[in-house]
Amino acid sequence: MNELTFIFQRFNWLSALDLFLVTLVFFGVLLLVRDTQAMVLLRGVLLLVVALSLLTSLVSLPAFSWLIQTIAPTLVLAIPVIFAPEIRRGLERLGRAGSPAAIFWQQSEKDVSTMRETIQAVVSACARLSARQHGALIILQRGDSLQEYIRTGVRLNAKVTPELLLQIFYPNTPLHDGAAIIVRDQVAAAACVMPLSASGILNRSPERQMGLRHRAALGTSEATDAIAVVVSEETGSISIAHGGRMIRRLDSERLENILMAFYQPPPKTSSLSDWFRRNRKPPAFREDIER
Ligand SMILES: Nc1ncnc2c1ncn2[C@@H]1O[C@H](COP(=O)(O)OP(=O)(O)OP(=O)(O)O)[C@@H](O)[C@H]1O
Repeated sequence: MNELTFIFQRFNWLSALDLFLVTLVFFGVLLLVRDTQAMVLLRGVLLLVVALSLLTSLVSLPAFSWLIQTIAPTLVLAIPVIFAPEIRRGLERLGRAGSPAAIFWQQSEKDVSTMRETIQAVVSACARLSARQHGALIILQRGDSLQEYIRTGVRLNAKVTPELLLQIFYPNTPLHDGAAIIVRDQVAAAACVMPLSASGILNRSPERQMGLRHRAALGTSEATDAIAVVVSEETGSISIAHGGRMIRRLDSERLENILMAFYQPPPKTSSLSDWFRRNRKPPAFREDIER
């Protein structure tokens, strides 16, 4: 009790700032690893640390305590190595967050109606690609700039139409391999190489039939805030990936509903709670996610 009173007596605005910064760091780390495999690892590490601390403080085990104290600094060094992919992705996202595309993204009603037209073209193309069993990977840029991936493909800068997408993904044509990247109402580039997912989600899928196209869709959704739409060449089924999650076997109506949900007009006010609401997955996305 005395210690508590002592602490509160010394508490000033600098202590509050100190606590706020520490909380901010923890909040940032948790936000980065949220919904990733690192979260499971982090939970395991925390459990281990708590168990070991209890064991060494409750029971007198000098040799074991010495061993833990010697190993602990090494473990701290191991963290950046273990979490390297998450840290890299987090820093990439942080870097992209400052880009003009992220700041001015989908600000007006006009943009929303442009996106609606684009979405209808994508949905119509996917329905036809699916019926023909032509494989396709379509990436829709949102806030994060996809320039680094656009550079890996063939520049098109052509208005999105179902016919153009059907032509791009026509088998054995020069542009069919890789992804088509859509920026607003334009196909910015085709035959783009996207990042592959490193997570084990696809290996754990019931069919285990998904290969590189789906892995690239998931990888893109992990590394950026873009939406990836995949049409399977083998089955013709349509899937969508966002935020490291994938929903599969979509029909045209559901695909359109989900895509539209991502392009609702932004709220007029901008508070912290609005930010959380905007970054939450839309309801349709929560029901049948593959994890
Ligand atoms: N890194 C990548 N970025 C973009 N597209 C890629 C990438 N890697 C592979 N692809 C595309 O995926 C195709 C191979 O797909 P694969 O058959 O391995 O995937 P899949 O997920 O099983 O899809 P499908 O069900 O259509 O067969 C390649 O021909 C290429 O077009």
